[in-house]
This record gives sequence, C-alpha cells and structure tokens, in this order.
Amino acid sequence: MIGDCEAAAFIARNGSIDWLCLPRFDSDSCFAALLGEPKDGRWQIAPRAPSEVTDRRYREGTLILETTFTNAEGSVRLIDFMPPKGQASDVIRIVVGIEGRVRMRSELVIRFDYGRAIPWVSRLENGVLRATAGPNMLLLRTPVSVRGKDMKTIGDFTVAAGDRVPFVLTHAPSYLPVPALPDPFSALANTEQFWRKWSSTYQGTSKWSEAALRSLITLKALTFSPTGGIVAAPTTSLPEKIGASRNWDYRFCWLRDATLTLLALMGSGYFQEASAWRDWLVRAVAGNPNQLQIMYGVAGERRLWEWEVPWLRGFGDSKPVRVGNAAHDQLQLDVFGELMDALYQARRGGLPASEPTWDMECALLQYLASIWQQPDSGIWEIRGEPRHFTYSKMMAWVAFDRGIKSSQEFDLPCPVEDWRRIRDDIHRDVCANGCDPDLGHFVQAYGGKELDASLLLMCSIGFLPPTDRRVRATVEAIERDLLVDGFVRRYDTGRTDDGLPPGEGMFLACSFWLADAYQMLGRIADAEALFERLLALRNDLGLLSEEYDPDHRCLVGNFPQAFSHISLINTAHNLSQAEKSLNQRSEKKAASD
Ligand SMILES: OC[C@H]1O[C@H](O[C@H]2O[C@H](CO)[C@@H](O)[C@H](O)[C@H]2O)[C@H](O)[C@@H](O)[C@@H]1O
Repeated sequence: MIGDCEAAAFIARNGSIDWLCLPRFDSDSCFAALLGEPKDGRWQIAPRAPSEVTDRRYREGTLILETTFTNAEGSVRLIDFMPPKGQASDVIRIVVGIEGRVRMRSELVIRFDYGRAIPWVSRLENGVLRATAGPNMLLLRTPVSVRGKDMKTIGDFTVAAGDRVPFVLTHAPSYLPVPALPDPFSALANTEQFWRKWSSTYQGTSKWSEAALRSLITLKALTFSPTGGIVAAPTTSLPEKIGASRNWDYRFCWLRDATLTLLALMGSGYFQEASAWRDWLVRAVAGNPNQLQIMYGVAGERRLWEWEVPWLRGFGDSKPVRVGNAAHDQLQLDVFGELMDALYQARRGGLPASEPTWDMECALLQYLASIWQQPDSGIWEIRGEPRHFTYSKMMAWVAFDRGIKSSQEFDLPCPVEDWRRIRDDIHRDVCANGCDPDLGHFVQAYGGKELDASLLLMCSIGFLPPTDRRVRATVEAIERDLLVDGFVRRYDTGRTDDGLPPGEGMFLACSFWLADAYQMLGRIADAEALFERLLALRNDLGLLSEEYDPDHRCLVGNFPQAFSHISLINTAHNLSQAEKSLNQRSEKKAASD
C-alpha cells in the first residue's frame, strides 16, 4: 500500500497497481483489477522479460515503496509513492536502473466506476495524456513515449544503470482546468521528509518498536487528513473466506475501530492525530443521540447504503463485491462504551478540546439508560436476529463507568447517583445472565452456551479483575473451543446464527486480545509466544489484514485493517510495560539482596 492520507493504492509484486480509488478512499475505483481482472483497471510497470522480485521494502520510516526486479538483462528498482495531497491527488512511479540494460513496459488500463467506465483519451499540447470519464480526469506525464493499443496505454522503454525514468499520474475533476503536475523528484524528497518527520515522533524503545511503528504509519495512512476520520481499511470485499460471501466495504469510519485507534495513537505520543479524530467524532455524532450511527463516511456522511457490483467477479471469485455497508444502521451498544472511554482517556491524556463535549456525553448516557436492555447486533455486526450480547452489555457498563469517572476526576456536573445505580444494575444483569452457572464462564449472549472472543476484553475494560475465577474460566474455555492452530476465532460461525453461511478465518484482533489476556493473567511467556507468532503473519511489508486462514496459510479479509494494527500496537505496549515492570522488580530485588 502507498497513500496520500486521503486515498490509497495497492501494488502487487508484479509491479501492477491493482486497486485505487480517487480522490477519496471511498470514491469509485479507477483500478479494480484486485476484485476482477486486468481489464477492470490497473497500471503495471515491470520488466518485459521474465524476472524475479529480489527485494521489496518501504524506505525506512516512510510509506515509499521500493520493488527491485532482477532478470537476465540486469536489475531495476521501481519507486512508488503518493505525495501528501496538495491541490490534486498524484501517484508517482520512478524506475531506477541498477545494473545492465533492462527492457521495461508500462501498461495503463484506466476504468472508472469500478471497472465499467472506459475513458476518452486525448493528448494535451504539452504532451500530457488526458483520460476523461464523467466527473473524473486522470493525467499521465512521462518522458516515455506512450501509445494506445487495445484500449490500453502502452509505453516501452529501456533503463540502463543510473537512469531514472518518472511517471506521474494525477487525478482532478474533469470540469476544472488541468492542475499543475508535480516534479517527481522533488515530490519524492518532500514525501520522504514528510513521513520521516512523522515517524520521528515515536519514541518506542522495546524490541517490538519497529513493528509498532510500521503499524502506526499504516494507521496514519488510513487517516483522511482533511477531516481526521479513520477508515477501517482502504479496501472493499476482500473475502473473509476465499470464494465465499463474507465480503464487506471497510472504507468508512467505525466508531469502534476509530476509538481504539485514538487510544493507540495517544499511547504512542501522536496527540495531533488523536485530537483531529476526536474533533471528527464530535462532529459526526453531533445531534440527537437516538440518531447515533455505528459508522460514518470519512467526512461524517450518514447514508452508506450497501449495493452489489455484479460486473466484478470478486477476489478469488468471492462474490458479491459490495459497496456501502448495511451495518451502518444497526444498533451496537458497545459503541457507547468505546465513545465514553475514548473521551475520558482523551481528558486524562490532556488532549485539548476544540469544543466542549460534556453535554453531548450526558445526552448519550441519558439515551443509553433507556436502551441498554434492548437486544443488539453486537460487536461482530451479525446480520441475524438481534440478541442480548454479553460484551455489548459490558460496554454499556463501561459507558456509565467512564462517565462517572470523567465527572469525578474533572469536576463535571452530572446526575451521578442515577449513573451509579444504572452502572451497578448493568453489572448485576451481566453477571446474572451473561455467565452460565453450569459452565462457570461467560458466554456470547444471554441464555446461550456459545463462546465469543470479545469476552477476552473484560479485564482490560475493567469489568472484572484478572483474579476473578469467572475470568480465568472464560479464557480457558476460549482456549479450548475457539483456538485453531493457536489463533482465535471470534465465535463458531457454524453454531452462531449470524445470518451468513458459516466459515471464516482466524480474527487477528482477537488473537492479540488473547495475548493481552495472558499478560493480565501473568502468563507472560504465553503472551510473548503468541505475539511473536502473530507478528510472523504480517506480509513482507509489515501489513496485516483482518483475518488469517490457517488452512491456506494466507491473510484474508480487508487489508490493511486498522483493527488488527491497533491491536498489534496495544499488545506491543502492554508487553513492553510488563517487561519493564519485571526488570524493575528484579533490579529492586537485586539491590535489596
Ligand atoms: O462479519 C460480519 C461483519 O463484518 C464487518 O464488520 C467487521 O469489521 C468492522 C470494521 O473493522 C468491525 O468494526 C466489526 O467489529 C467487524 O465485525 C462488516 O463491516 C459488517 O458489515 C459485517 O456484518
């Protein structure tokens, strides 16, 4: 992935940009080969003769991708990046000759509207190629001579050691004048400086700092900088099981994912992003609390209607390809808890507020008081009948708990006696109905026997201490029933009616939560071993998707997913804290001996 903090492009190992939506993450795509075929739009730059990728990496601390191809003719490096967006969105590709004389080809297939709209291509006086379709325009500038063939734009060229051949692709509205196109070499220097400066804020010193920093850079890339909104992932419909139908559009801002991002950013010293997100949140949820949505568009849009794209065959034939997300109008009680917790943590972290949020928080809790007893769709957004999910109720408890703490610690007025009473009622209700007396552990939903990995969070949210026998029993039951190859399923899709055919990968965020639960239970060696195994699942560039398929040994689901990267950062911090305290304890002991 490369990106400009407003959109992201995905580059395959064969040098082909197979996914790109411009100018926003959630715009219609102009390259959709990832979800279909090359004819659905892509841009490949690669050696003409068969070659191998001998190296692929990000420049240190940046989102600038370098891919090195080697073949019998020599070796070239392809540098791909998107400069932080200025007037227009640009994708810049520079081919650098390393050894020999390598014959190269650029093959550009522009298809707007998710692969459907073939643009009208013309050449401007200055040699720039212009592709126009409806409201969109893409401009290509390169010293390479390009020609049209079979509805593609082809450019053949040869690169000798030391040569640098640039390509600049710029998006702009078709009804505006052609924007100034950037100089590719100074754009490279500026982009490198931008990311290096951003990365230098992170002061992590543990053995996991490098992994955490890569995840932080990924979260930054998922942040829509004009508004501060954070998308769950920049892709749609990458399947949770190859060939199946659990394919969703993640190019929106979930309150849950984004709130956890806020905490991970603040914990890593990134207060500016955290504060931009908090301001986004306050704008998005402003209004009547009974209209609160669980997700919004990057600028706070509310209408995220879901539709299917029948002409795209889907990644690995996984149909349907969906745009929009019907989960946007579900009731998910946990988001109230995540919101109240984030705003409480923001206060504790001293995050400056652009607007006071306390009145809004009071209104949210007043509304939650009237609905917490309702069934909901839960953290996993089931599409079956709403139920009384145990974790949703625990998070309703969190909402009141953090409201009370905010009021007490920051001297904010509230009906504290009422809130205390409701908080305690919810706790009693969860312990009475969410914990099965025969099994001795918590269960997914009231009255059921099923397990759910969200229950792993009950200690870290403060609902019960790690010493509680029901907590230990729940972790042990999850180890027994939800682990496959040591990784965690969120629930058993064969036994929980989620409205969908069963079968999906191991949920990576839940696997990190198990490592956190181990750490809280004092099982540090287990926690570290699981964390190391999870790190090993990252692709060669340090990126994680939503899930992992242990049978096919591949990442599945949308990519890269904020939820997975947030969890990685949090677990890295938890484990390094645990190591620090262990070291301090042994130092103290050594001193007293
Ligand atoms: O699997 C069913 C649901 O999957 C998606 O939701 C998941 O992703 C969200 C964004 O990262 C996350 O907040 C949620 O907890 C996950 O379950 C999908 O967006 C839903 O529409 C779908 O029902």
